[in-house]
Amino acid sequence: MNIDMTKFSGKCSCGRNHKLTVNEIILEEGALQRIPEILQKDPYIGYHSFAMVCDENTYEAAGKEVEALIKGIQIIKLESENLHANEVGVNKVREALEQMKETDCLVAVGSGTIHDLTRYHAYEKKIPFISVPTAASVDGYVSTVAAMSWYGFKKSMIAVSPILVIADSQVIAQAPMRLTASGAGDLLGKYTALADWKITHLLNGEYICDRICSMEYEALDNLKNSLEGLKNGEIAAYEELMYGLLLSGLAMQMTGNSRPASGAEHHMAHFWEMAVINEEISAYHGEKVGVGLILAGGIYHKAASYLKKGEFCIKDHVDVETGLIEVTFRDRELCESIKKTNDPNLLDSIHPDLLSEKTKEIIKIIEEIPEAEEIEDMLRKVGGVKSLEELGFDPSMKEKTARIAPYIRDRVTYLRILKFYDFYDQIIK
Ligand SMILES: NC(=O)C1=CN([C@@H]2O[C@H](COP(=O)(O)OP(=O)(O)OC[C@H]3O[C@@H](n4cnc5c(N)ncnc54)[C@H](OP(=O)(O)O)[C@@H]3O)[C@@H](O)[C@H]2O)C=CC1
Ligand SMILES: O=C(CO)COP(=O)(O)O
Repeated sequence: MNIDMTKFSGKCSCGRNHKLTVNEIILEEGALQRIPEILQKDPYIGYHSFAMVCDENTYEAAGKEVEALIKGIQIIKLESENLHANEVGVNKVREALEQMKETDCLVAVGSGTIHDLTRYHAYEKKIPFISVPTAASVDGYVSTVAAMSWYGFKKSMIAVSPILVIADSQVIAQAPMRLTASGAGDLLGKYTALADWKITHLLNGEYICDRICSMEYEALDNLKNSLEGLKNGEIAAYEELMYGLLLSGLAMQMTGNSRPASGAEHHMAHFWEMAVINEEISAYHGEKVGVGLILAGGIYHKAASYLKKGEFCIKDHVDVETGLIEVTFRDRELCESIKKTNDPNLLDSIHPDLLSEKTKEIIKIIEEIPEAEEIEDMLRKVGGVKSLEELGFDPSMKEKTARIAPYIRDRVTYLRILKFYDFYDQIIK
């Protein structure tokens, strides 16, 4: 399927003129074979010196074929072991680029890490890149930001989207099931991300776009209907999941940031990824997001039950947990970065009276998030990860995560707002 990009750009009822930086997305069986024909078209015909960034596994999955299809392409094949989107990975690609002939277009062949490393260098070198995803594992393929672990701090860095995506559903359907389940977790995470966006909009008027929200809810419905097909290896189901993940990336382009794709569940996932947590875990991004969704969604539903009974008081003011940040992030520089992210206190934009006034609307938004058992059932269908224990953490990590994760980004989420209520300490345990 050729995704019709005109559906996502242009004037919108939200008041913005949405602009996309990706020209074209091809998602179909055998898409790789179309590479030579596509590269003969404008604007791709203008590029003459391609360099592929891949690793050992993704070279086998698709890189080999891409190498045969793009004459003269130079190859940067990274070692798979311990490869991360961090300062070490960035330097490895930089060193390889310095040793090769000047390139005017990069080609990312791989999953999330390879794409973030490639987009980082495309941005730095001011050259475009083409995306060849090898697994439906993340929604970051057409993202404009690189999600990097930079000296231990998980942060979003400005980068670029690919100009073209060539997603071969045959390659994607053959990726390990664990990667597919991880992609399902990343997409399901949009339930809490959207709830956070809608609640914040309600309380402080932050920009929101109904069209983007509807696009994401549609992708979630389609994913629910595709879970059985994913389990059975049906190509159509893989195309549906990949389409949803790409759509989420387009939503980020339309908004200009990751607001529609990343809320409390992602903040939890990022928190667990930070080096300072001390407990080494080796889960994929979407696995962590799926567990983040189960925890954050569960906490939101507990809050809704207090709200429904009217059993709550709202505080006049809420401070950032600076003491807790200091205890958790003992590395001074990291601690300072996180404190800087929270200055000024974003909760100053939330007026306690309005929080009380909007109770009914908040309950309605929370009810759009499936209950934890339903999410677990969905993840179970694709063999996904569902709990802190499966990630390799002790259950006590839940409370620590709920208290600190909301502060690792400068974004208001309902998990952060919850501190206004007197029932906060009971529901995060
Ligand atoms: N920029 C953005 O907006 C976003 C970025 N991200 C980032 O993406 C990263 C996670 O990416 P994710 O895709 O989960 O995982 P990774 O890219 O880190 O790793 C995936 C693993 O699967 C292997 N692999 C990929 N495709 C195939 C295939 N077809 N067959 C066999 N093996 C395969 C890779 O091989 P190998 O070991 O050789 O690499 C790698 O081991 C994180 O850093 C996350 O922060 C996530 C979401 C959004
Ligand atoms: O992972 C992402 C979307 O899936 C990007 O999120 P952040 O902007 O929180 O890094």
